[in-house]
Amino acid sequence: MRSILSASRAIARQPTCTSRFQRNTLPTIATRGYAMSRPAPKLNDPSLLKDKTYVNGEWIGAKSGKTFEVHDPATGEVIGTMPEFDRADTEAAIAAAQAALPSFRKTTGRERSRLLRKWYQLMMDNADDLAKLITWENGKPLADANGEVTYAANFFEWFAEEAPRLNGATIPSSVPGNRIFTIKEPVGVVGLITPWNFPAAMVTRKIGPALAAGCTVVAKSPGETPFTAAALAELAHRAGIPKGVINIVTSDKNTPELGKTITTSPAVKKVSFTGSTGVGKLLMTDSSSTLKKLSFELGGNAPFIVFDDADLDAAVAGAVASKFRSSGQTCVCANRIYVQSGLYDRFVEKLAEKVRGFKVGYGTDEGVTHGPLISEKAIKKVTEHVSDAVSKGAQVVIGGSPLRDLGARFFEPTVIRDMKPGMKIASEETFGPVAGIFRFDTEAEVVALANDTDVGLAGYFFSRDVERVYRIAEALEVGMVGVNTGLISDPAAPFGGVKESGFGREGSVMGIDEYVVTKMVTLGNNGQPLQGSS
Ligand SMILES: NC(=O)c1ccc[n+]([C@@H]2O[C@H](COP(=O)([O-])OP(=O)(O)OC[C@H]3O[C@@H](n4cnc5c(N)ncnc54)[C@H](O)[C@@H]3O)[C@@H](O)[C@H]2O)c1
Ligand SMILES: O=CCCC(=O)O
Repeated sequence: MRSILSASRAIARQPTCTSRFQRNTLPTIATRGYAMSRPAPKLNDPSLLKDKTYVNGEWIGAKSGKTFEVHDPATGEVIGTMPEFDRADTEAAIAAAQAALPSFRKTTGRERSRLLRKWYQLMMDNADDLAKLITWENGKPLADANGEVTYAANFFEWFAEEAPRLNGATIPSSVPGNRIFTIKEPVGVVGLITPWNFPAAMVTRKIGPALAAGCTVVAKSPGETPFTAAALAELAHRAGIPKGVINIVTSDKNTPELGKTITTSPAVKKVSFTGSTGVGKLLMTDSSSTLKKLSFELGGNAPFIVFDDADLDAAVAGAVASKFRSSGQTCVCANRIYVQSGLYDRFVEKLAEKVRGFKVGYGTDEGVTHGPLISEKAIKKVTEHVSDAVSKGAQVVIGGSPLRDLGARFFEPTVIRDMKPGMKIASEETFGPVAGIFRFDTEAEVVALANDTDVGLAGYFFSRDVERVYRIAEALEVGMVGVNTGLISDPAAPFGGVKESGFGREGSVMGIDEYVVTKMVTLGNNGQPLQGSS
C-alpha cells in the first residue's frame, strides 16, 4: 500500500489541481508535523474544565487511579487527562443510576421540565466557555462550536416542553364493559454512548428526552472529547438535577469493556448509541443478551443530487453547508454529489470557487472556517479516498492533499470531478472534506445510484419542479431528506436513518418515545364492583 505522503504527493502533482484555497498563516507553526502548542482556553468560569468525571453527584477518578490523555486535534498535544474507567467503575455508575431511579421516575413531568429548562439556561449562560471547550478538544472553528452549543441546548429546551405532555390514550375496548387506557412510563436506567464529532449536541439529544421521560442515565462520553460532556455535567449539578440521575463514564482504551458492561447489564433497560455502523452491530449483539430497547444512529453515505432545473447558486451553497460542515465530519454530510449533465461543469466551477475562499487552521484563529480532522487515522482514510479516485480517472479540481505545514491532522478542502461508481467514495463514508462529484443524465439513473448503498441516513436534492420534489423525496431510501437545502438538523425534526444507518428517532415529538414503555391497563366489568365485593 502506498504511504499517505507518497499518495498525497502524487495527488498534488495532478495537472488538473489548478489552484489552492487560502491557508491560514499560523505564526507558530512547527515545520515537522504538529503545529506548536496552544495555551488552554481562557474560560470565564475555569471550574467548567474538569479532570474527574461525574458519578452519583460527585467528581471522581477511576478506582484504579488510571487516566487517559486527551489531545488537541490541531496540534496533537496532550491537553489534559480523564479517568480511565473499567468494568467495576462502570458498574458503580450503573448502580448509582439504579438507586436514583425510584424517586426520579415519580417526579412529575412539570418538575423534570423545570430541571431541563434550568440546564438549558445554564448552557446558554455559559455558551462562550462551552464553545471554547468544543473547539479545543474537537478542533471545529469557534463559530461552529458556538452554533453547536445553541443546537445542543435547544434539545433541553425542546424536551423541557415535551416532559409535561407524556400523554397516554384511552381506547375503546372490543369487550363490552371493558375500558382500556395506556400510561407512558420511563424505560428505566439508560446507557448512552456518543461520538466526538458533536461533543455537546449528541449528548444533549439523548439526555434531554431520557430525563424528560423520567429515566436515569449512564452516559459514556467520547474518549477524544470528554471535557465538554464533563462541563455539561457540572451545569446539570448546578441546575439541581438529583444525584445519581446523571452519571458520566469516561474511557479510552477500556471503551470496549465499558460498552460490554453497559450492554450486558441487566439493570440497564435501554441503550442509545450514535457512532459507526460497525460498533453499532457489536453493541446490538451484546444488548441481545438482556433484550434491551435500542436506538442506533449510525453511519451514512448521503447522496446530494442537483437536477438541471435547480437553482445553481442555492445548490452550491447547499453543497458547501452539507459537505464541508465540521470539515466533512458529520454523519449527514453529503458523501456522493450527483450533478445532472446540464449543470455539471458550472456546478464544479462554482463549488471550487467557494472552496477556494475557505480558511483552514486553528479553530480559535480569526477568520478560520475549517479546522483539523479528529485523528491521523481520519487523514489516512481521506487521503486513500482521494488517491483511489485519482487512480481510477477522477480529477482533483482543488485541494487533494494533507496540509502538513499546519499539522498532522489537517487536510485541504477538496473538490474532485469525473467521479465514477467503482470508486471508494461511491460506497464508503469519507468523513472528511472531500467533495466527489459524479455526472448523471436521467432521474431513474440517479435514484438507482443514490439508493445503491447499505446505509440510508440523509439524502439531499435540488430541484424547482414540485412533482419531482415529491417523487424523489419518496424514492430516496433514507431517513431524512433535505430538499433545496443542505442543512436539516433541527431539534424539532425527527433525526434518524433506515437500512444500516440504524433505527429510532431523536429530537422532535418522537424523541421521547425512545425512552418510554407504554403500559396498557384494561379495566374490566365497566368499573362496577367485582362480584363478591361488598
Ligand atoms: N447517525 C448519527 O447521528 C451519527 C452521528 C455522529 C457520528 N455518526 C457516525 O459515527 C462514525 C464516526 O464516529 P466514530 O468513528 O467516533 O464512531 P465509533 O463508532 O468508533 O465511536 C462512537 C462512540 O462509540 C464509542 N465506542 C467505540 N467502540 C465501542 C465499543 N466497542 N463499545 C462501546 N463504545 C464504543 C466511542 O468511544 C465513541 O464514544 C461515522 O460513521 C458517523 O457517520 C453517526
Ligand atoms: O453527526 C451527526 C449529527 C449531525 C447533526 O445532528 O446535525
